[in-house]
Amino acid sequence: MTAEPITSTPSAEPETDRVRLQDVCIVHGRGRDAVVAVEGVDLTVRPREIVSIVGHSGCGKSTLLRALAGLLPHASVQGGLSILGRTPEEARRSGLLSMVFQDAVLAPWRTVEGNIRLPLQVARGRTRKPAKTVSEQLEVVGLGGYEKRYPKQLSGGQRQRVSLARALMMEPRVLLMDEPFGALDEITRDEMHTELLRIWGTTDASIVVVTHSIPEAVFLSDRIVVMAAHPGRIADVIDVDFPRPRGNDLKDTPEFARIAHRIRAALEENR
Ligand SMILES: Nc1ncnc2c1ncn2[C@@H]1O[C@H](COP(=O)(O)OP(=O)(O)OP(=O)(O)O)[C@@H](O)[C@H]1O
Repeated sequence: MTAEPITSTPSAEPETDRVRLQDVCIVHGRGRDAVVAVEGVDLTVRPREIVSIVGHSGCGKSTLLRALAGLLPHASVQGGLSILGRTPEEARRSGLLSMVFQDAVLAPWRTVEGNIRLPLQVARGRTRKPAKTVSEQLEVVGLGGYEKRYPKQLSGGQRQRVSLARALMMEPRVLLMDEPFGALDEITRDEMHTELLRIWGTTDASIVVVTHSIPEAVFLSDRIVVMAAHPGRIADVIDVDFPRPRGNDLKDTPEFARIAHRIRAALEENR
């Protein structure tokens, strides 16, 4: 395989695409140990769109998300990959892109406020000044007054809210989420689904979310990307047209079940 550089064309990209993937191929390792994790992926994400990625274990979902976050070695990613016309690294450094992981990844010795401030301190003035204060951002995620608490004094759902507040601090235009509610119980998860949509409604962000939960994908998304494995590739893209705002009772409707069924069928076909 030839090692083509990652292409990026600053300022040439129209605002119609926040994320653009063109014929993306991602290889882990080298030589005889090389694993083609993702091959031939074309995908665009539009402004304020929520796109979910679902697929069997090992189909390359996290690999794709890590490439979008600029967390993979350059040499392992081939094809066109840009976030608002920039490389993922540039987008991340300038605060246009941020990420939420399955585990809230909070520093236990720092307060909630200290955790939210951490990325701003690491950036040390290289990014623009946040529009909201930490207290205002905590209000948005429903944790007003929690500034001085430590992570161990929070529930799992509250920790994920802090993680979300931290990710939203720079007002990113693209938010990447890797199984953000996977470690939560089902009741908290349901609550976080409506909360995420409420919070997202206060932002200008597009979201790309990797999930193992079919109902989560249907509830949150405008489009669902179903991936197949070996190598990881896009098997189907399903539009979800439910109007917003969406409430949890949507999950009990026949139309919701119909879309969930279509995802299951696509997963079964691409086992
Ligand atoms: N650092 C690595 N080195 C070598 N191979 C890797 C590495 N990371 C992932 N892989 C391989 O790449 C493929 C895709 O892995 P990836 O973690 O992206 O899948 P996934 O769809 O996110 O899986 P899961 O749903 O289980 O998290 C798998 O075959 C995996 O074994």
